Amino acid sequence: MNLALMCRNADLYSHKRIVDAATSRGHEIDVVDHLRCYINITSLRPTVRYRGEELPVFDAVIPRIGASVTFYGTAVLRQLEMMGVYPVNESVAISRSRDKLRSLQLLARKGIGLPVTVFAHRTSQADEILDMIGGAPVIIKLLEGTQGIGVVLGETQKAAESIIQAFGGVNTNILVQEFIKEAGGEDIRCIVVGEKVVATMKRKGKEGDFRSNIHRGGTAEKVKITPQERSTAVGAAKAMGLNFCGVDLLRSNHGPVVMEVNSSPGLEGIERATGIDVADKLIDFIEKNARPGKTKTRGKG
Ligand SMILES: Nc1ncnc2c1ncn2[C@@H]1O[C@H](COP(=O)(O)OP(=O)(O)OP(=O)(O)O)[C@@H](O)[C@H]1O
Ligand SMILES: [Mg+2]
Ligand SMILES: [Mg+2]
Repeated sequence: MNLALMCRNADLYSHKRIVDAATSRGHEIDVVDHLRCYINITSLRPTVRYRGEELPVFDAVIPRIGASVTFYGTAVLRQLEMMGVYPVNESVAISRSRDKLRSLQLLARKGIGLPVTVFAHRTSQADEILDMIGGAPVIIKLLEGTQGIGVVLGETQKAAESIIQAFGGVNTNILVQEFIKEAGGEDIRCIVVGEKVVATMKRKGKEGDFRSNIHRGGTAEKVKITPQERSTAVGAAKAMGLNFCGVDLLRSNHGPVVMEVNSSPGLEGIERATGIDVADKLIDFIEKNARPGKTKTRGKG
C-alpha cells in the first residue's frame, strides 16, 4: 500500500517505529508535515500541495497531530478524507477527543464509567461545585493542561474552595472531579487498535505524587487488565470514533473510570514496558481495514 504518516517530527520514537513497521511489511510510506501543507479549496477537486507537488491519493493516512496544532492538522486531514484517503483516525474524531468537555459528555452518553465531574465557567459558588461532587478531596484541572501540569489536588474543603476561586480569578475554564484516592497514584494506559486492547501498562507516580505522568517522574510496567477494564477501554474508543488511541483508566471503588482518550498515543513507553510491537499491530489493522473513502463523515462535518 501507499501510506502517509502525518506528523511534525519524523525523528520521534513513535514515528520511526511506524515507518519501520510499514516498510518491513512491504509498504511505501511518506512522511507529511501537516504544517507545511497548502490546502487547495477548489470546488469538487480537493487537493493538498506539499513541497511543490500535489499529494497523491494515498491508500491510508496515519495522523499524528499534536494538541497545539489540532486546528490546522485536522483541516489537512479533512482535505485528504475529501480526496478519498482512508484515515486511521478521522478528523472529526480527533477534534472531539481534543475537547475534554465534549469527550466526557460523549463517554457519559454511552454509559462509560467516569469520575464524577463538574465543568464550571463561573467559579464564584465554589461550595456549590464541591457539593455536586460530594465534597473534598477533589481534583481540579485546567481544561487545556497537559503532562500533569494544571492538575491540582484540593485535599480539604477550604483548600479546594481557594483553588477554584484562584482559577476563577484568572479566567480559565476548569473541571472539578471526584478524587479517586484508591487508585493510589496509579493509572492504566490501554492501547486500543480497532476493537481490541493490544497493550496495557500501569503508570505509577513519583513517591508522594498523586499524578502518574511519566513526564512528572513516574514509572511504567506492564499489567494485566480485567474483562471489565477491557470493555471500558474498547467502549471509550468506540464512543470517540477512534480506531487507534490510548485510553487512560483509574481503578476506582465503583469500577474502572476513564480519565482521557488520547488520539496520538506515544509508543515508546508502552512498547518498552510490554515488549509488544504496537506499530506492527497498527499497520496490520490498516491492511485489513483501509478502503477508499471509508470514513463516517468523508470530511462532511
Ligand atoms: N480524578 C482523579 N483521581 C485521581 N487521580 C487523578 C484524577 N485525575 C487525574 N489524576 C492523576 O493525575 C494525572 C494527570 O491527570 P490527566 O491525565 O487528567 O491530565 P494530563 O496528564 O495533564 O493530561 P495529558 O495526559 O493529556 O497530558 C493522571 O495520570 C492521574 O494519575
Ligand atoms: Mg489530558
Ligand atoms: Mg494524562
